[in-house]
Amino acid sequence: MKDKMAVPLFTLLAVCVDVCAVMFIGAIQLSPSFINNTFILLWAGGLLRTCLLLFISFTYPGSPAWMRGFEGVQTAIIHGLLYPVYISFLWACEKSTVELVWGWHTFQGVLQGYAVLALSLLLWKRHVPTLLPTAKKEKTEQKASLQRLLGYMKPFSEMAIPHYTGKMTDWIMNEDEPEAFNHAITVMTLMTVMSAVCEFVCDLIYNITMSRIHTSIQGLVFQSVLKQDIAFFDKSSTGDIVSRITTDTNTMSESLSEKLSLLMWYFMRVIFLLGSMVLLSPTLTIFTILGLPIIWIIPEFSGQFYQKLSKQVQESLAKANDVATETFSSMKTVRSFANEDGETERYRKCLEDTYALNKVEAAAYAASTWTNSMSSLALKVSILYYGGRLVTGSDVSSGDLVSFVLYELQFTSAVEVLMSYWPHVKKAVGASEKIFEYVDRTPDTPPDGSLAPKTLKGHVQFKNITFAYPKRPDTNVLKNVSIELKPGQITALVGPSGSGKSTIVSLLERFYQPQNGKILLDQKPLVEYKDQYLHEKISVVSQEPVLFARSVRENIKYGKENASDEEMRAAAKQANADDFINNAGEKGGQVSGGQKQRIAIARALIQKPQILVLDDATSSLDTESEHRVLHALRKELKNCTVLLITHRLSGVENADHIIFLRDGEVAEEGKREQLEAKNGFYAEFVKQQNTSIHRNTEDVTNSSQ
Ligand SMILES: Nc1ncnc2c1ncn2[C@@H]1O[C@H](COP(=O)(O)OP(=O)(O)OP(=O)(O)O)[C@@H](O)[C@H]1O
Repeated sequence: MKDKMAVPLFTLLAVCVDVCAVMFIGAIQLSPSFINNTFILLWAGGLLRTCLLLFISFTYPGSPAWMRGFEGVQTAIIHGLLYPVYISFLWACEKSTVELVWGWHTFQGVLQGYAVLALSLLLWKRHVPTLLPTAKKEKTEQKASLQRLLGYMKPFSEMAIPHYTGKMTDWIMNEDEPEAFNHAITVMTLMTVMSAVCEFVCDLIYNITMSRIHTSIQGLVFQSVLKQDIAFFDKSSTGDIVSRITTDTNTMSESLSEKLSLLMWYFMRVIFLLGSMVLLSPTLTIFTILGLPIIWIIPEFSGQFYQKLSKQVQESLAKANDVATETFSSMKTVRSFANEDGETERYRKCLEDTYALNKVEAAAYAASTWTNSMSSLALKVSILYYGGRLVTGSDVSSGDLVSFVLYELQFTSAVEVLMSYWPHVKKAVGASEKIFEYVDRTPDTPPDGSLAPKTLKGHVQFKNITFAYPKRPDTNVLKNVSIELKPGQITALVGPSGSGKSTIVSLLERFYQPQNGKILLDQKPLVEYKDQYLHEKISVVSQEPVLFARSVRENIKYGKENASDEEMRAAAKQANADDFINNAGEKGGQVSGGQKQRIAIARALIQKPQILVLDDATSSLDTESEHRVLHALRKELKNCTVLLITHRLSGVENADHIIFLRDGEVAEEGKREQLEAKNGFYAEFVKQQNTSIHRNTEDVTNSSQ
């Protein structure tokens, strides 16, 4: 009920405040006040109404959401400035405005204003969206062009000022046309007010549009990156990806939207200024254009030198940053080697290099600014000299010369700005190419499958799998591997480091596609399963699990936020992690290696997977804890398929079936007793393990004696 009343209450409040503002302005207009210029009051009133509506929209809690967004700002502007713009337009066309000027603050005038506002909003809502081809993206583009269109108004209004300044000069020289002076000064004032209002509106719309474009591009790139295959992440460095999402999108949206819009704005300005200059004096215009290369060529050379230097400064700064980042990220190593002074010295040297370059850069900057101003000064002096001669010869009036010089000042600075923005637009195009490379990249994975059966046994078969990583396509990591993981069994995968154990897990998770062979899950090809379904059914715990800097409980519930506390506790118990989950102070990033592994196992178990992969996930646990975890798993996950990758004998002892992998090939497989009796690779592995245990025990005994 309260919600239902919010909008009518807001409307009532807005109308009351607006009517009060209109009455207030009306009272000032009728009284002999210090402001007796009706036009100024008209615009001040309009601005007051806009500001008040915006104020209520943003501060009143019950205001509709759209009033606090772009549409609301638009509505407030139309509402407040409709009359001032309309009356000023009539006045500029030399139509009668007396009735409107004195009638806008009557009740009839206010009602008329509301009716026009309602009508324009209705038309806008009904017709504008249908003119836009698709939803959001095009909508922002429309706003961007609206902003640009409004932006184009500014040159016209500001450009009138030199013209009227010239008129005033002529009046001052002649002093026989008092009316011309009054007219010129009124027009100048109005133009300035209109220009300021346009600038305000442009800036407001521009900033809103900019942040929208920026956010949507960033979101789009992020989404496109997340869709990529794992091979893509192997090839691209994290720093590179992050820099595309942040720096490149920043450069693109800032440069392309801001600089391109300004470029167009200044281009229009240059065209109109040039037109005005030709109208005043074609001879002086040709003279100015001939002098333009002076202000182009000299700054171009000095600018190139300066740019080269600033690039060197950037590189040197990046080097210093690298030293700092490397030092802080390896703080423990630095401290244990007591090399703080060495690192400080290394950083200081980098900073000294930067400082030396900074000094040269500062000198180059000063020189480049100086040459720029000198060249434009030379052009101005020559124009004045030549113009003075034209005035003496009565070819141009002195007022026209003043107007011309004022136009020329704006013209040259607009040309300079135009030239300086061009490289930014080129840079933006470069940055956007890189971004769109990501957006357009189609992930190198087969299309998502459709299988999602209600029950899954979890029977996995690798049939003659041959696989090489995309990064090293010539090296086969797995060679004709055939293995089977049965439901309800713990299968141990053992073998020397680099033999391809984790690669088997990556293939099971469908991160990569094998070049040869088939992977079947419950007799169906793995690729035919739905991606989300597959990742719900298969849980993998790796040797160095990544935990988030949140509480232990939140880490366990990660990926299954709606799990109850009971489920969370049960999973923690199975993973032997129940003794420290209640310690709320512990954050995921601050627990010991063994605790981390137990939390990760609990996080996998809470998903109730059908296939559980422990990739050396118990390596940091002591033998007793490892045994307890595996025992609990065997008890709880009776029908689950468990793949246990381990380097330790204690882990293998819990397995029903053992596969020994060597150089990407299955060297031996079978039950523990069978493999021991075979006296092959596995027996050798057991022997090595026993020797190392024996050696460790001897070391401990010797050191205690
Ligand atoms: N992303 C990758 N790109 C290219 N080569 C890789 C990639 N990951 C692993 N390799 C290579 O594949 C081979 C097998 O690696 P894998 O990680 O599967 O071995 P592993 O038996 O699990 O080793 P460990 O017991 O040390 O974990 C190694 O030679 C490794 O260098």
